[in-house]
Amino acid sequence: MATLWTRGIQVCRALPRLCTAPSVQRRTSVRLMSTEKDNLLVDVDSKTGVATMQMNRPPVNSLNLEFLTSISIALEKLENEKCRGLILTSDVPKIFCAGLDILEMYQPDVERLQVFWRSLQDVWLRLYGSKMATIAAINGHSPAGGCLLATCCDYRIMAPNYTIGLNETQLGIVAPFWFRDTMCGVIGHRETEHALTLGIMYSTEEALNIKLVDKVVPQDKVIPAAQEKMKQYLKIPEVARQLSKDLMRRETVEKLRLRREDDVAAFKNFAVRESVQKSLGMYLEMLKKKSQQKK
Ligand SMILES: CCCCCCCCC/C=C/C(=O)SCCNC(=O)CCNC(=O)[C@H](O)C(C)(C)COP(=O)(O)OP(=O)(O)OC[C@H]1O[C@@H](n2cnc3c(N)ncnc32)[C@H](O)[C@@H]1OP(=O)(O)O
Repeated sequence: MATLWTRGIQVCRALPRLCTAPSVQRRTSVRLMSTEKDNLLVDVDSKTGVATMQMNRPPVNSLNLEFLTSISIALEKLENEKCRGLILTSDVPKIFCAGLDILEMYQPDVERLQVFWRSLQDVWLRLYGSKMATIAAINGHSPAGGCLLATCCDYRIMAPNYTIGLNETQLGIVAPFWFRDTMCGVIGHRETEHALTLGIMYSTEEALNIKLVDKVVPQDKVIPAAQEKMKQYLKIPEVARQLSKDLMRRETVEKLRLRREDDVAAFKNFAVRESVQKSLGMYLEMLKKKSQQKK
């Protein structure tokens, strides 16, 4: 695994804007850096080839352009090095991922907005289409884009007393077709229609009932349970497992691959609408008030 990280650093050097600080190396792990701070910690178990990716962008792991790019680069490296499994989790207490950084969509720079959307597409294509066995260890709230990351994985384990769902309509925005397809693949057409139109955030227990998550375990058992489940995936002959996953997902992946630029244009045109900007502004205001009341 050592070469993985040497190459990783080279990738970072090729992108100085994204990776300005030197990476910290340990025998079996690496910390990837972004412009802001250490926001992604990837540990690879050199015996099993299983990577654990911890998101660490406080306060809520919201996905801005730089963070998405870090995730995308990390996924590419893990794939290139033929890692066999990935456990995706959070290092931020009580939050798995708050979804897209709303500030990227509110009063946006239109050029950056499009790059931002492409970077989200990249993450989705890499994670949903990954050859690795992927398990989401959902140790906190997981709205919208956070739910998308979790549903891209092959299996989901969640701690109690959190929420998960595609709540986009509550912000006055709409989940694009590939969010829908991902959700449909997990909970089916009817439940997805219900979830999307109402923007439902499910409690952990409700999510288990509709099979949005596969298993619920206490907070401190989420990662051990993911490691245990991973063993089951790794026992299956690699090519058979990968081809079966590909059989289930290829058409969905291809749909976005073929329509990427149309999807970017649709997103941009939607996001800059006055009514959408107004809704996002009001939602941000509501979040700010809620956060101030806590302080
Ligand atoms: C045709 C095609 C069309 C395409 C059309 C477009 C499709 C777009 C698809 C969109 C996908 C998305 O993911 S949209 C994103 C949806 N995400 C959400 O709705 C999550 C909103 N956040 C929350 O519910 C909560 O913050 C939650 C995650 C549960 C954590 O609650 P807490 O009480 O622990 O923390 P809070 O006090 O609320 O938040 C802490 C701070 O983080 C900020 N914050 C929270 N979530 C944030 C976020 N997503 N982006 C930015 N900032 C966020 C708050 O404002 C606070 O900032 P300060 O006041 O400065 O402290």
